[in-house]
Amino acid sequence: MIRTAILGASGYVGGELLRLLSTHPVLRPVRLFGDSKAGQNVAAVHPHVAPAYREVRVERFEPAALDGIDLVFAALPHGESQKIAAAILDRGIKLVDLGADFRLSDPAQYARWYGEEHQAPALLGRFVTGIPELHREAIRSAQAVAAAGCYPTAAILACKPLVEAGLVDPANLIVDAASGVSGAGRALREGTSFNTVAGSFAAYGLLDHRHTAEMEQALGPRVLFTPHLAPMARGILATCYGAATRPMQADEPLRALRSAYAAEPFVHVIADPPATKWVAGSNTAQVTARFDERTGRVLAVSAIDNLVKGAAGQMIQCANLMLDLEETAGLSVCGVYP
Ligand SMILES: NC(=O)C1=CN([C@@H]2O[C@H](COP(=O)(O)OP(=O)(O)OC[C@H]3O[C@@H](n4cnc5c(N)ncnc54)[C@H](OP(=O)(O)O)[C@@H]3O)[C@@H](O)[C@H]2O)C=CC1
Ligand SMILES: CC(=O)N[C@@H](CCC(=O)OP(=O)(O)O)C(=O)O
Repeated sequence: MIRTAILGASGYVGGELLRLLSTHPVLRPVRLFGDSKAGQNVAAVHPHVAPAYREVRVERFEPAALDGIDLVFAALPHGESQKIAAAILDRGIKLVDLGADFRLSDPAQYARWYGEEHQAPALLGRFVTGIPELHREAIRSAQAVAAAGCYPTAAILACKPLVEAGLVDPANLIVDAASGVSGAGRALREGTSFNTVAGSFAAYGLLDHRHTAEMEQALGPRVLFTPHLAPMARGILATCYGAATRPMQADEPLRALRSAYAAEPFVHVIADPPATKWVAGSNTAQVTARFDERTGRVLAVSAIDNLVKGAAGQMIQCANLMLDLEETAGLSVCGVYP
């Protein structure tokens, strides 16, 4: 048994970690930390999780509570993990962080997109980007991993092989992506309330969404990213457009994706356009791509579950690698359908 702790256990990602870890062969979440829900039992906070965890109490975090813990999953609001990462790492504990704190390697970029100075810039170099399909070997030997954001995971998985194969111009990418409402977290807000979202579909964050920086760090110097809020609980659909570098056969981008992901358990390259429902609850990304001769553009589309491949599943996939476990342990590739 490998003892883990969850920071942010009372949030949506924390609940998804508990759901997925309930079928993991060796990872056991033994300490669960929250903030306003500290003192409550998991049964009150996450009524959907397995009986084994229902009577566990959510605690307020203090570093001493990490004694005997092998790995910490942190799913905290942005800015929180940079306050406590040193206390975790100095104890020799492995850390998979899902907040944005350690995703951007350049602290100036963090300040630019998050509007405040980074509080632990010296630690940035210790974090490896947590997209296993792109950074597998570095993750295996890392003590600290910064799991990618949900929108960036969807866009990067669709576009990275096309950029690397030289099929699209990395200086001119457009990403339109729609997210389910759980992507906004559990806090109650007017903008994500039922009456705002049901029967509606809206763009937001025009020209300045912070995930642009993560996409540019991975893909190239210019990404125009527009997020949308879709009236569904979970899922992200990213539709990406790049200027083709040359004429090509219509299926050449699809073949590039197939070649890049042939051995990947969680990235499924398909000919048809993917749907969020096909990946719901699974750690799968479904991706497709085409060249459009008429406009000279390459089109790539990906679907993930924001709470799984975009969050808790990706965190567990990274932890499996860091702990030399089977990479797929505790993770499903089948969506919940219909
Ligand atoms: N939801 C998603 O699809 C994705 C989320 N992420 C990122 O993961 C992180 C967690 O997201 P999500 O679970 O949706 O968020 P939630 O808002 O649902 O949960 C936040 C969690 O953090 C805890 N918390 C809040 N403030 C503090 C604080 N000051 N100190 C310690 N703990 C605190 C909350 O505790 P309590 O409830 O007890 O107050 C809760 O457990 C965020 O950084 C988010 O951006 C990344 C990818 C996808
Ligand atoms: C629908 C919705 O509001 N989504 C969130 C992004 C999801 C998220 O959690 O952001 P990180 O991956 O950076 O942690 C947003 O646009 O702010």
